[in-house]
Amino acid sequence: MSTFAFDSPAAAIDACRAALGTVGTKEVPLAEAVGRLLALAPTLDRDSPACDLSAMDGYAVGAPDLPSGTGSLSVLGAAAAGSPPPEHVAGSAVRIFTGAPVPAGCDRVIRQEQVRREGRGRAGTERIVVPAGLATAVPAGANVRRRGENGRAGDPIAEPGTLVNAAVVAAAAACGLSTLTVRRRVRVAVLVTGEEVRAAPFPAAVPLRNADARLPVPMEMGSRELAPWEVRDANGPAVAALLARRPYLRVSPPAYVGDDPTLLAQTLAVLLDRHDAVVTTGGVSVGDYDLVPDAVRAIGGRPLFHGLPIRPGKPVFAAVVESGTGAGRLALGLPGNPVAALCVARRIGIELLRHVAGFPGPEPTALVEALPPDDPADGRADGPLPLWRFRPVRLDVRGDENAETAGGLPVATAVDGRGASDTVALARSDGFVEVPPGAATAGRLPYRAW
Ligand SMILES: Nc1nc2c(c(=O)[nH]1)N[C@H]1C(S)=C(S)[C@@H](COP(=O)(O)OP(=O)(O)OC[C@H]3O[C@@H](n4cnc5c(N)ncnc54)[C@H](O)[C@@H]3O)O[C@H]1N2
Ligand code: MOO
Repeated sequence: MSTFAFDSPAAAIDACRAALGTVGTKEVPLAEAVGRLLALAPTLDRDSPACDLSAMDGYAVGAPDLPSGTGSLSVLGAAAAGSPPPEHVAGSAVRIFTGAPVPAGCDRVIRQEQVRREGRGRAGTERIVVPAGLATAVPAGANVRRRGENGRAGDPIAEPGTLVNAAVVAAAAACGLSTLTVRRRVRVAVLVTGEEVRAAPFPAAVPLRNADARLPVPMEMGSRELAPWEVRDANGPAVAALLARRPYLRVSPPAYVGDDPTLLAQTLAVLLDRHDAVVTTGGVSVGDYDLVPDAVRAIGGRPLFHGLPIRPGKPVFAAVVESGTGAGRLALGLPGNPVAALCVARRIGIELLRHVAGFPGPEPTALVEALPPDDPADGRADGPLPLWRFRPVRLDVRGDENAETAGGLPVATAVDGRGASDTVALARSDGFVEVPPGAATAGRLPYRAW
């Protein structure tokens, strides 16, 4: 792995996009559509608003009702939100409230603060005194939400490809829609490899193992005492947690397999049969038990890359496995070291799965001002490298005055740790910055949260 198929994570991601399929569409309830991509444009079922409505509490009048100088008007009738408009008597004003329909013959609403009110509460005797110049101050259309001013019946409220958020839900609900047609979620399996890895108590993992008789029973799980040379699974829960934050992914509970090549290939085949992507952890380096790339090849996978100039995560492996429908499914092999697994899942896994979900581009990143560690235990780790480096950082968003630099960027302080297997240091980080080859690990850098 001294030479790499791609010279940056971004180039590798771009090349993989072309090889991978994207998911189809599904009609789902509004709440389930949030965070996913709209596939069909929802349209207005009627004009918005559906009739002229008052935007203020006050008095509805027509131009001929207004006196030319100071004068008074009797108030006859009231328009309330949710009721049909009352009749307007020429030469008078109609009491009106925000959201109420504007009566025929009225074309503007005087805010109640603009007039003096007399005889309130005595039916038929209420009057308003209007100051001179009010006709100019309250022109035709003032404080009226015109029928159809937001859009006409049949107009789209959002284009296909829009990310559904609370704002789109507001518009859809206002159109009487209880469902939206969105891209269906990408089904992702997480497969943890390694004979030494024991599943931490993760109750959801057990039903998966039992649910499908075709899945080999890979290894003992449970909470028996660990031998010192055994490790608890950090990667399965961590990768699942990272992916599960994306509403466009449906992540199955982690599955487990040891270091048997046949069992590994069988498990991969079963998982890829039922998922759009499988993300494995461990077994991608050059050791005798690093079996993932060969197992993926054995089930017909076509490698996209094996190894990238990144640290941590250099041994990462990606392949496309053609499905019966011709859509290329993703097999992404994350390295076993937990910091590497999480960094690569975040930097490369999310982007590839986003593509499969139908997103046209990468997840937006924020720039931060990165600082060296507060108390570097191992300064050597931070010298320039001929690789892209993912440097875990703690983000200073805790509200103290120094949290922003003169440049206005949030400050991120590098977390010192012992490298790719140090989950203790990892727990002190909020995300990582991406440092280009040869660059210093401090300064203005793109940041990605876990
Ligand atoms: N001769 C070479 N050796 C290694 C190289 C190399 O280029 N040449 N690369 C190193 C790098 S960088 C990494 S990263 C690791 C990745 O190797 P694998 O993906 O094959 O991972 P494993 O060997 O299976 O495990 C590595 C390490 O991580 C622990 N591990 C594995 N899975 C888990 C888990 N689910 N939870 C917690 N910890 C886990 C495992 O016990 C090992 O200690 O390879 C280097 N070697
Ligand atoms: O990618 Mo490895 O995690 O650099 O040790």
